[in-house]
Amino acid sequence: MQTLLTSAQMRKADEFTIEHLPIASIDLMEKAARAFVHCFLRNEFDTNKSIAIFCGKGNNGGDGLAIAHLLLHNGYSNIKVYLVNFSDKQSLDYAINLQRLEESRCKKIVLNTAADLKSIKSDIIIDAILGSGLNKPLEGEYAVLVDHINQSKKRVYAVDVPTGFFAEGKLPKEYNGIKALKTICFQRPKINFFMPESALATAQFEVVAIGLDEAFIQKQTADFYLIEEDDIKQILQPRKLFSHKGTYGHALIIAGNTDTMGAALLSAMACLHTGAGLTTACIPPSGLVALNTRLPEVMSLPRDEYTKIENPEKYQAIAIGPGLGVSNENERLLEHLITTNQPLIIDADGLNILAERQDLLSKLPAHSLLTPHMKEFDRLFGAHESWWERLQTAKEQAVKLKIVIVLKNQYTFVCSSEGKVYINPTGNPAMAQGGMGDVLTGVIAAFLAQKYATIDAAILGCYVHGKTGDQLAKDKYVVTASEVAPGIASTIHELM
Ligand SMILES: NC(=O)C1=CN([C@@H]2O[C@H](COP(=O)(O)OP(=O)(O)OC[C@H]3O[C@@H](n4cnc5c(N)ncnc54)[C@H](OP(=O)(O)O)[C@@H]3O)[C@@H](O)[C@H]2O)[C@@H](O)CC1
Ligand SMILES: Nc1ncnc2c1ncn2[C@@H]1O[C@H](COP(=O)(O)OP(=O)(O)O)[C@@H](O)[C@H]1O
Repeated sequence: MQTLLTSAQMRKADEFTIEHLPIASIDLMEKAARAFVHCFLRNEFDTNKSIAIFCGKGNNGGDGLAIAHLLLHNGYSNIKVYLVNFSDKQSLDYAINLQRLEESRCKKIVLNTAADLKSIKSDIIIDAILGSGLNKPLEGEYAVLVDHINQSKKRVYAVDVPTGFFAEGKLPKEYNGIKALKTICFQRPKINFFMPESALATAQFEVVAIGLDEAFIQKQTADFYLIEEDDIKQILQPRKLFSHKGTYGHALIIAGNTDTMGAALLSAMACLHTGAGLTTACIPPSGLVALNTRLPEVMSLPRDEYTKIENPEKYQAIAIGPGLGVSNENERLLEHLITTNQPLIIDADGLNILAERQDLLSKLPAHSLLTPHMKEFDRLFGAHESWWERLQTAKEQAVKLKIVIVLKNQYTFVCSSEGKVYINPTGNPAMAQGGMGDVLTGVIAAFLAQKYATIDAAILGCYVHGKTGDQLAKDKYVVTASEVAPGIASTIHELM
């Protein structure tokens, strides 16, 4: 797992590195600039293009000056450096790099006000105005300048973080910062890059190492962790010699309704392909033919208004919700299951029922797992203005209710009952199609049936689900849930 630090913690890592490694602050800035340029040159390789670099007077601007120098050495000759002179203060390393640049062939233009900037003719813009030192929303000259840059519609590369974008914390409703094509950020992604609101600030981001002390960073107490493939490889267990179906648990998927039987099929299919020893689908009798035809390996438990799950303890995982429908009978069924104290995976209509029956929330068996998307989450826990606030609620509720909350999105947030948030990096917009969440529920149920801890089942489930979608999307515009479900087995196999 990569520990994700706040800007204040990153500053400490910066100081620690300078103090404990034989590297001076200005050399660290040089390394950062080199890392930026290395990445930039992989994206832009036509040295005939002209570049405008906007530099503030802090360390972000200092990076910009060093980048100008390095780009000159890499064959770019048409570089204009705009010195954004809206503040009296300047950082020491900025001053040193300005001195170094004095002797170079770069054209330097001082902007004392935003109006000093006429039209921007350069092909590419590098934004090094304000970085992680941002401490208030942009206003005045900064806001006007940034608006001018955005209006130019040029390709903008941001250094570390787009000017005006807060690296962490609640984002303002209206974003008035730089709209970058790409942000090349240092050592760790900013936590807010994982929030959907960041799409306004940067279309992509790439993280480059700049030589900060990794051991120090990893040791910091943090709330956010980025899941890496190595973590998955460590958690996954191979299937054992002499094992049999009983070794891998029995999963019960309570799902489907007359119009939404597909949800039950998708969930059960994903459960099969993720390796549960036995899978039973609890579906209305109208779905039995479809189930037997499509998924002959799956057993059925016909569901009617009197259904109670006898001996729930015989299942190692019980998932309820995909395509279930909201009705009094289903509400009774969910309530009954909750009172059996067996950990549950609750998705879709299971969550919608909970939203109507808030009294059940506090009764959820420990180690249960909720898998809401944004709307289901807000129905459960109230409307949220921003993803940062939504995530804070998810963290708090997971701790309070002693459960795991899987808050789904492009980057899914897995919130543990210990107050940690694990961010899943896999998945892509080709997966944005109905039924994808049903598959995830089946995948997580199968991992739980195989006796992985709840948090591990959630982390594994999100990762392999997204990774399967990523593999399929390599040569497809869209991938369907029916394709992802059977693809899970190959993904797990490749990871082992
Ligand atoms: N370890 C690392 O990660 C490394 C980081 N490095 C680089 O350093 C960058 C951080 O640099 P930094 O700390 O000097 O802050 P930076 O963003 O340049 O801001 C400067 C000043 O702007 C001001 N200000 C803030 N908000 C404002 C607003 N809305 N409107 C107007 N003014 C505003 C505020 O001044 P104040 O308001 O406090 O007077 C602030 O102090 C980082 O992004 C990366 O590029 C690398 O070089 C090496 C390793
Ligand atoms: N743009 C995307 N990038 C990554 N994953 C996505 C994207 N869109 C959807 N997904 C994944 O697909 C699933 C969708 O879940 P959900 O909205 O509950 O679907 P449904 O209810 O239709 O089954 C989630 O796991 C989500 O992370």
